[in-house]
Amino acid sequence: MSDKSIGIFDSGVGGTSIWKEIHQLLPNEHTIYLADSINAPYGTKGTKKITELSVKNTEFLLKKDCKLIVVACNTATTNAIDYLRKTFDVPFIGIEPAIKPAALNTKTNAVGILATKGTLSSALFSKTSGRFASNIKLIEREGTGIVELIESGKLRSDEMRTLLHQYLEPMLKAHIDYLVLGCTHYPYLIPILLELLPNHVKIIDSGEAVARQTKAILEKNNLLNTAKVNPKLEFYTNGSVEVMQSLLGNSLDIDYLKF
Ligand SMILES: N[C@H](CCC(=O)O)C(=O)O
Repeated sequence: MSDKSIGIFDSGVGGTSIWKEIHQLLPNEHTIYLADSINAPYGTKGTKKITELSVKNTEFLLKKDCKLIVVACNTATTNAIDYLRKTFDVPFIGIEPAIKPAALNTKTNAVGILATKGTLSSALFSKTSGRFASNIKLIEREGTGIVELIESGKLRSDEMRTLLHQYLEPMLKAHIDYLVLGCTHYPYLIPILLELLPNHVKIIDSGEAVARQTKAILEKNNLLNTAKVNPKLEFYTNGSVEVMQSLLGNSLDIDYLKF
């Protein structure tokens, strides 16, 4: 049993989509979320820079005595998680695009994946796609510009619809029946994607799986918080508090903090 916090970080506000899944599954846990929005997007940076920023984020959360770190960012996971695991003595949970379930279930043998350049060009991504998707057509598109629009509060904008339309077009031409969201900012696009995609295309993201894995690793290490307390929910950002608030809503008792 441990009443220390779960630490969660992302390049910005996107990882709050993962935080929601974790909080829903583990409502007793104290959490500290770190949005490094000033350095977003990570997806256009190289592995060295992404690793450097991930180390800085981890150090921030460890100074706050977190018991486990969730890397709520596909780009940071695919580029830096091996280094983090080797460097810090704390359990890490990462997130990767959910290619496996899409590849196993596709009927058209064509799966679309929308992710950042940093994720799609990573060694971990090519290993995973080689392993699970070698027999299917994988239509990869970099979601250039999407993270920037979300970070600047333009989630529901004409610019966003234009970008998404452009990225989905080649996927629809290839008759995909699954779209894998390979960036934690993208679950916030689901209402718009549902309007743009035909009904038979299913959208998959990895949020729930990450929450389940977080629970399993806490259990395994005897770190679950079994006390029935009101959890402390702290959200640190070096970007806009308003944008973060707009994604999380007002119903939760959240402390928003600048760093
Ligand atoms: N939310 C991130 C990072 C996007 C970015 O900063 O480019 C991800 O899952 O990849």
